[in-house]
Amino acid sequence: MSEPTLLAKELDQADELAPLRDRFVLDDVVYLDGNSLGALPAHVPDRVADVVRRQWGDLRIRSWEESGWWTAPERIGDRIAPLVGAAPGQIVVGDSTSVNVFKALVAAIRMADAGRDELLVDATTFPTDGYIAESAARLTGRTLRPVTPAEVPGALGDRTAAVLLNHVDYRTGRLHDLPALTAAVHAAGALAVWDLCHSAGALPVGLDEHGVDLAVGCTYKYLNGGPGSPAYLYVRKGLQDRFDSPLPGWNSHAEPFGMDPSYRPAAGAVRGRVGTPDILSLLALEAALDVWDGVSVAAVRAKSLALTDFFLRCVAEYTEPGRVECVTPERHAERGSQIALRCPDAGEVMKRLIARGVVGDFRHPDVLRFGFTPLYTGFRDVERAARVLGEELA
Ligand SMILES: Cc1ncc(COP(=O)(O)O)c(C=O)c1O
Ligand SMILES: Nc1c(O)cccc1C(=O)C[C@H](N)C(=O)O
Repeated sequence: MSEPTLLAKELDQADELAPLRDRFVLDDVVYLDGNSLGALPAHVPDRVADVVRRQWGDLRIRSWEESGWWTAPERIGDRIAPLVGAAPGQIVVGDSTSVNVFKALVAAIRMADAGRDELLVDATTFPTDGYIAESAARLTGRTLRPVTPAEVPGALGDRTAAVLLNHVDYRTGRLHDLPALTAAVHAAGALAVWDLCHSAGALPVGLDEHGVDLAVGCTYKYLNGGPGSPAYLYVRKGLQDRFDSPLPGWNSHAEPFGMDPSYRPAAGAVRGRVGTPDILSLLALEAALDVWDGVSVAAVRAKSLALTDFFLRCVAEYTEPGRVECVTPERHAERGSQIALRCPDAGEVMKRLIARGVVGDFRHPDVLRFGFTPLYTGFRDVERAARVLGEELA
């Protein structure tokens, strides 16, 4: 056996999270696309079948109360809370990340001093955040200033109302310094809004500890909630009374069944709700979150770094020098749970990898992206992926 193969075996044997793989439905494919769509937890189909057959089929309308449907958005928010370092009562689940970016940004602008007329957005962001930020700025009469996260400290000033940043960059896998950037935003008197799509479930976030104002994230990546599973919105406790939603639907009314023609917001995280929740997806997510029982985010982070370190080592071993350029930072403090490799023929290379059972993804124009979900990815998977990659690049 080659040295990386032996090492992979040893690392798998020493991996305390390895048994968690059995909590998922997986096959012989090396699945390195959990940063786009997480794998299916094995118990979810039966739980969803129960929601459909019994809760919907038998109980019908009674389920809003008896099956806890009505309170699911905040109940499931409280399940996500410990994974992102938030105390209960600050997260509500529902709608898409895009919609929650809109709620968070407009609410942040409304909470900022009226004279602050600029909204900063990560210039390298996943496009939907940029589009929504542009619209939020236009609707509120603010100017949108796209800047890279590194440029944020220099761009902040007394004109800044709010800043929208990504914790981990979707393309490069770079982890941004959430504590330092949040502190800089606060020092300038502005509000910090973070998109956690690529960090929640992969590494510690520390929302409360670092005083983040608002945050959003999806649940279909490292939280394995399923395709299109609802996103979440975090509103820091101290801001909740001032959170003025731009989408004040009846579900966030203080008395939703009072059918009052005028809007009066509910207290707490519920204020982030809009309309009727997407119960089937929401309850599939709730079931999926069971895989986290007894799992520490710190252990997940340690394994994530070990996986990405090992992948880089194997790529160096199996790939001709200079054939790919790693665009993910070497430093652990700057690395999320993915490795992005640049090469001119990335699109074609990824198609060949997928055909050979190594599933990552291609991001325009020249990035091979590999996401490592510590709950179900092993070191032998990593070695195999790097070996097949080396063969396809040769
Ligand atoms: C950083 C980031 N924000 C937002 C989204 C998408 O949001 P939505 O679920 O609304 O499509 C993604 C991925 O799809 C993402 O990577
Ligand atoms: N949300 C997705 C979808 O509906 C289809 C395909 C991919 C996605 C993704 O999540 C992409 C992902 N946010 C990314 O980082 O590229």
